[in-house]
Amino acid sequence: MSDTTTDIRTDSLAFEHTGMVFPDGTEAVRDVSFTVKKGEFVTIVGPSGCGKSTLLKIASGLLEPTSGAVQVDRDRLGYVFQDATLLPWRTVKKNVELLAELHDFPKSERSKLAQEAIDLVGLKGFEEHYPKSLSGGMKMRASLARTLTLKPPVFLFDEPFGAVDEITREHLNDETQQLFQREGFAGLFITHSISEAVFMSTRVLVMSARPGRIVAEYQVPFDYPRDPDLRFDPEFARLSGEISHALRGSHS
Ligand SMILES: Nc1ncnc2c1ncn2[C@@H]1O[C@H](COP(=O)(O)OP(=O)(O)OP(=O)(O)O)[C@@H](O)[C@H]1O
Repeated sequence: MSDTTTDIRTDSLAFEHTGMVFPDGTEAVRDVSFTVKKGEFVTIVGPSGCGKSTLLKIASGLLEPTSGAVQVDRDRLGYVFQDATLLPWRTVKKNVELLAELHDFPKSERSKLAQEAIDLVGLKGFEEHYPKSLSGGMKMRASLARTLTLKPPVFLFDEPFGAVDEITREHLNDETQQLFQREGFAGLFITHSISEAVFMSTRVLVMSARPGRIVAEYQVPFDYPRDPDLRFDPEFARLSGEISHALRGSHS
């Protein structure tokens, strides 16, 4: 383990003056500090290439920060990507069991956890289907279910719903905020969609263009569970407008 990254027993995630300069000299993120506690769902929005994925990769241990530190328990860290990354030769049930299998959970427990997660994401009845027969939204649900089997205290989402149509995306947003409410994890979500950010989050962070820094922070005041019609609420529109304005300013 490096001296810049601490792997501790905690149900929160903390970036402490985290910076990343790649070996080719590209400075991706600079002096980023924020904490996501259990029961918080924090979303980062920012211009393309500002270092959002880099932050998640640092949190997960895929990348080592070149300055500052990250505090997180990596044993049961949840991580879903834009690509559902399902194995085409395994059924939905077997795909969902995969992480529990890699973590050496006993077979009967794996099966039980997978079935619970499949039910939670609304894929009941599709257990024996193969990925090729699933829609994009269903693949993402399977990917979410696979991560849910670990009951992760900290859950990272790297733009998971970017590749599905608008209506499916709204359904997945709705389901994700329900999962968040039920499971109570510390969530860190990345998106380019302000509406998605405001709908699901307790807090929205705006990053600047590269090198990415946190330039604005917004508390989202709405109670959970959030009704899909919240998107038409004047306060929702006002907050989205404010974030959009900050985001436009962050490009310079
Ligand atoms: N291994 C690497 N070596 C050099 N530069 C890199 C490497 N990985 C990423 N970068 C650069 O670091 C910057 C941040 O990349 P990152 O993928 O974190 O941005 P992002 O905000 O997630 O982008 P997007 O919104 O387009 O997905 C980009 O300029 C990218 O080209």
